[in-house]
Order: sequence, then C-alpha cells, then structure tokens
Amino acid sequence: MAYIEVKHVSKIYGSGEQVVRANDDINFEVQKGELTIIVGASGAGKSTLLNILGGMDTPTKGDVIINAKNIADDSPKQLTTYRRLSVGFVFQFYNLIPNLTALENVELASQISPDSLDVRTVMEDVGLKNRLNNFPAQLSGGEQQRVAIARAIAKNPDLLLCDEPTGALDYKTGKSILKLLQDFSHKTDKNVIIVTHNGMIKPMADHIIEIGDGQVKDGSVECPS
Ligand SMILES: Nc1ncnc2c1ncn2[C@@H]1O[C@H](COP(=O)(O)OP(=O)(O)OP(=O)(O)O)[C@@H](O)[C@H]1O
Repeated sequence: MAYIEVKHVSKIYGSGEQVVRANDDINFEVQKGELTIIVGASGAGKSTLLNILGGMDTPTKGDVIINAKNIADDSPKQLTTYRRLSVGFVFQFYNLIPNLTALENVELASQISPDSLDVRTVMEDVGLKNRLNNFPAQLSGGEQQRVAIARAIAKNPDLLLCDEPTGALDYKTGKSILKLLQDFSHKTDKNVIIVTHNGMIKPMADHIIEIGDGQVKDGSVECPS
C-alpha cells in the first residue's frame, strides 16, 4: 500500500461568482521513503495541496490517506495531534524565533514530540555544531534554513513538508539545502515533499507531481532510483 494516497481531492474557496477551485479532483500516490516534488505555475494549487497534506487545511471533497489513515475525516483536535507528531514543516522564510538561539529554536520544537531526536546530533547532521549559540540574525540565509530543517527533523516526523525551501537562497546554497533534504529522506526512509518553482530540484526527486490549474498533469512521473 502506498504511504500517501490522495483521492479525488478538491479544495474550493469562496462561493457564487467568487469561487476558486484551488485543487480540482487531484489524484496521486506516494510510496514510503520517496523524495517527492510538486511543481507548477504560480496559482496552480501547490501550497493548497501541501497545506492539506500537512493537516493545516481540509479538503472540500476527497480522501487524504496517510499511513493508512484518512486525515480528511479528522476533527480539528485530531489534526493538531497529526501536525504535532507526524509532520515537520520548512518554509521559504525560515520562521525562526529571533530571540532564541539556533539550539533553542530546535529544542523548542523537539519538546513537543515524544519521539524527538537528540538535538545536538541533529544540529551536527545539518552542519551547524559550531553555531548553536548564535541568534538567527547572526546567521546567513542558508544557515537559518539549516536551523529550520533541524527544527523540523528533530521532531522525528514521518513526513517533512517544504514550501519553496530554496526560494530565498542562491544556487549553491540552495543545492546544499536540497542535498540535506534528500539525505534525510533516503537515510531515514521517511517522506519529504517539496513544493517549488525551482527546476534544479527535478533531478534529485524520486517522484515529480506536476500541477496545473488545480489538477495533476499527465507529465507527473515516478523516477527510477
Ligand atoms: N484562503 C484562500 N482563500 C481564497 N483563495 C485562495 C486561498 N488560498 C489560495 N487561494 C487561491 O487558490 C489558488 C491556488 O493557490 P496556491 O497558493 O495553492 O497556489 P500555488 O501553486 O502554491 O501558487 P504560488 O506558486 O504562487 O505560491 C490561487 O488562485 C489562490 O488565489
């Protein structure tokens, strides 16, 4: 059975003449341990889909089966538990807490998970063992994104969702961030899903899902490993 099954998912915002079909009958499967990227033009519905997968939004219609459980049926309380225990998030602009050090930012997230990883080991894995006591403003963009990734990984989530994680970074720094995400997925057999405009990511993916006008396009491919 696939780790993720998205079946006939639609998300409709507004009503009457103001209706926006952000996702319009989306269907795909993702196998365990895959690094998946979701690509598509601006407004295609990528972030909406990522938010639904992460339990931050609910579909208007359809099933979102993650690890054999349909989160589309979940109550808000169940979704809170799902987000807390099963999902890590990485965003374009890091979203670190400015008055906490890099280490404290990661510790804070690890404290909400009963299955968290050793924070100092995670910081070392992302190449930041010498920057533990720096505040976000003292770190480069790439380093701040490493802290954000460490924060997401330290929770030990089954699913790591990234919305344009390299959007604010130069090519070389972006590539090193992607390698980090790829390593996480392949070494731990966990799922990473990256929403992006960045074509550079395509060769690193195990699975590419192309979205256009709220629908999965035929170009979507499962990449041979
Ligand atoms: N909360 C909302 N209320 C109304 N419309 C929304 C809402 N969220 C998204 N939309 C609309 O849904 C459509 C898809 O938006 P979405 O953010 O998912 O696209 P995207 O592919 O992630 O775009 P981008 O690459 O520019 O971030 C857009 O037309 C957007 O305006």
